[in-house]
Amino acid sequence: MAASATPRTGDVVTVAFSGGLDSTALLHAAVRAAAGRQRVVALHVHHGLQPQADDWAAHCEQVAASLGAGFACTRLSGAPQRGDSVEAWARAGRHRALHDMTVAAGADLLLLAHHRRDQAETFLLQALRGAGPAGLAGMPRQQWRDGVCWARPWLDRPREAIQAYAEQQGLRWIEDPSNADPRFARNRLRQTFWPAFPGGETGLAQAARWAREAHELAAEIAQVDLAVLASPERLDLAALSRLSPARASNALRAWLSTHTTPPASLIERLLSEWHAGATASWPAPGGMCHAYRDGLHWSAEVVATPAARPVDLSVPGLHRQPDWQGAWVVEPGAPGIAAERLAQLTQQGRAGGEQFQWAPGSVPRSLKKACQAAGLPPWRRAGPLLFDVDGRLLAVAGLGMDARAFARQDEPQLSVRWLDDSALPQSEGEGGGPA
Ligand SMILES: Nc1ncnc2c1ncn2[C@@H]1O[C@H](COP(=O)(O)OP(=O)(O)OP(=O)(O)O)[C@@H](O)[C@H]1O
Repeated sequence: MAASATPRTGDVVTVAFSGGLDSTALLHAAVRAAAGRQRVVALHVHHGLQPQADDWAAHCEQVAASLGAGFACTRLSGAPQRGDSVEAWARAGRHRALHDMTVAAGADLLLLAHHRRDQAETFLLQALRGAGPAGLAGMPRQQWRDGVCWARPWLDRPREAIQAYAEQQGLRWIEDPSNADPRFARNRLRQTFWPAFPGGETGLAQAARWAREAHELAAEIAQVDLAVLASPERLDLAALSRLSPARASNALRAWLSTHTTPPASLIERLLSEWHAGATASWPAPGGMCHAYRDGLHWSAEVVATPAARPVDLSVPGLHRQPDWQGAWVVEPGAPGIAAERLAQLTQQGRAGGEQFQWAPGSVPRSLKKACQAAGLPPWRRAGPLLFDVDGRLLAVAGLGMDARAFARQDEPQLSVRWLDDSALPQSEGEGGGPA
């Protein structure tokens, strides 16, 4: 059997190598397929959880050398916190280590030895947790994460074929005793399900493929709907409520997923509790959802109002303010503020009693009234505010510049506006496939 995924770029391919049957066979097949044209590096993660782990790392290094592959190993530091799942801790650490070792090896392709039965088990475990199509879709065949392509070339291969290959090639592998430990759900499944349904793998893997297709289709429909109904800051709830229930929950889930991992109960509550004109809030992991003027908004959890601090906005560009989860955008243009006034600013939260003036010639009014008039929702009224060295208000996040701060027309000037993080370009995100 040959590895069916070939590297996209680069001269180095890495293989996630536990030393077990499957990854030993994959390492062997990858070295064969590379045929000296590419360097193959075996990557081992030492979880530090079992007494045999040192021996396994030594075994892996020796096997890699005997196959003509390079070898790298990372020992995970720390330990799971009390109450944390050992599996989840090991998995997260393994992912980080495999990513970092792949990058350090100069590769962008990482091969994992998951096969059809692993996929079938993932499907069943997800179903037992009540997962929707995204979870039931199981592991993707390949997925880019932070510049590394995680590929599973044997995801459609039956386990028996891999075992036959390993035996035929006379390979040696490790049997991990924890694979028999019934405290882990996957092991219990292996011990009870496969003896009862020995041919079940094919159907379950096929069901996972259907789920993937359904998931991808739902994501496409959500994109089409959100292009009409939403911006990163606001989802039109009135228009959402006119969609069919399934389509509305699909679009809502997709919009919320850009801010949080929405539990099914949140989607249900939002759709059933909201009615036209309602102002309401719903707690969610990491923040709050707010219905305001028939739009849904997200606010990330703010532990406390950030402390006042000096900022310099005299140079055009994007000035990120992580403590306020947003950024000032400074651009040449009128109306604006004289650049030298922007060099020594104090950024702080609303203290109460501030006055804001919309336009030259209009009357300054309380910040609260100005926010109401601008339709700035209550949870976005905390700030930040910018004051000059003389303590005069220059700009307010969400409202813009105070007209009293405008420079004369013939003066060089910079315009200042605020953007929340949700409206800023995102850096490349992590995908979700389990490994
Ligand atoms: N400690 C590890 N170091 C490096 N890669 C690992 C490690 N554990 C798992 N992997 C990768 O993830 C895949 C799936 O992990 P899983 O725990 O199902 O496999 P395993 O039983 O440890 O070993 P194998 O799949 O090689 O028989 C492995 O085939 C391997 O590619």
